[in-house]
Amino acid sequence: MADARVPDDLRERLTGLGADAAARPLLVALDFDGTLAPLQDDPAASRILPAGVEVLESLAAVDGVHLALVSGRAMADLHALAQVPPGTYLVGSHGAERARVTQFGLDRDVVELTHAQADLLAALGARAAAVARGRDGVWVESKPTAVVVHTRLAEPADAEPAEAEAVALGTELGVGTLHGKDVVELSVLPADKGTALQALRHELGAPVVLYAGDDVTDEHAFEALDPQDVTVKVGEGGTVARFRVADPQAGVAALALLHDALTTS
Ligand SMILES: O=P(O)(O)OC[C@H]1O[C@H](O[C@H]2O[C@H](CO)[C@@H](O)[C@H](O)[C@H]2O)[C@H](O)[C@@H](O)[C@@H]1O
Repeated sequence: MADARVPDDLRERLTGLGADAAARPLLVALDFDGTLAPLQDDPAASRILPAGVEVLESLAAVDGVHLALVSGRAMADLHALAQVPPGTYLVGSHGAERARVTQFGLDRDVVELTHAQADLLAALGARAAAVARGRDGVWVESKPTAVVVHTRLAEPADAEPAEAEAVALGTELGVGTLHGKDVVELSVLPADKGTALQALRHELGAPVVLYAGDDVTDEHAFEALDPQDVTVKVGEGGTVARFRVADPQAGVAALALLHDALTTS
């Protein structure tokens, strides 16, 4: 029986993909937090849904399918949490970091900051810490190319001014600024998921990309993709994505349906 969590329009498109030999190689690219892993107060507590681990394993085994995670997470963090099979491409820090999972670990591109960028990152860290100071529930995450002001645990009276100050800090220092779900990311290596995803699809020669994501930062990917691509918004909120599912569980159900379509046609 059809899984009711997958809307009819998406089911139809995924079934069509299964029968479309011209859609190979197919790039299946997925956001991590809020898409494969339900959102958590503590980012270290995020875990990919068990059914997600299984379906990614199955999809990666299908001939003509490339699998990628495209995340704002720092690469080391993403790799530690991802539980994806060898061969999977990992795009971290919104595109500033790239790697491929191997049997033995990670084959990753080295990210080198110039002295000026390293100094700027240090300055950003200090200024972001000042934004968080004295505000309950506001804290700063450090990444190799960025700092992130987190506000998920804060009341609006602390979260709203902290986010506004973080955005203003990004403008003042002229760094890449992304405002996601309860986060403001300030990066010395400007990157976005759309640019990263299009670069990957061209490298792989993928005529069709399926991309699913939940956050406003995923809109860059949706916007950059082409009409034949399959864009799926996970959860509520405005989007330019063509399709929508209610939550990560429904997203994983859609991936299972895609697997069935690819292997039974
Ligand atoms: O592109 P994503 O894979 O969605 O990563 C984006 C950010 O994810 C993490 O923050 C988000 O998830 C946290 C855990 O569920 C949540 O607490 C936070 O509010 C979310 O914004 C991560 O901590 C960030 O570094 C990523 O950029």
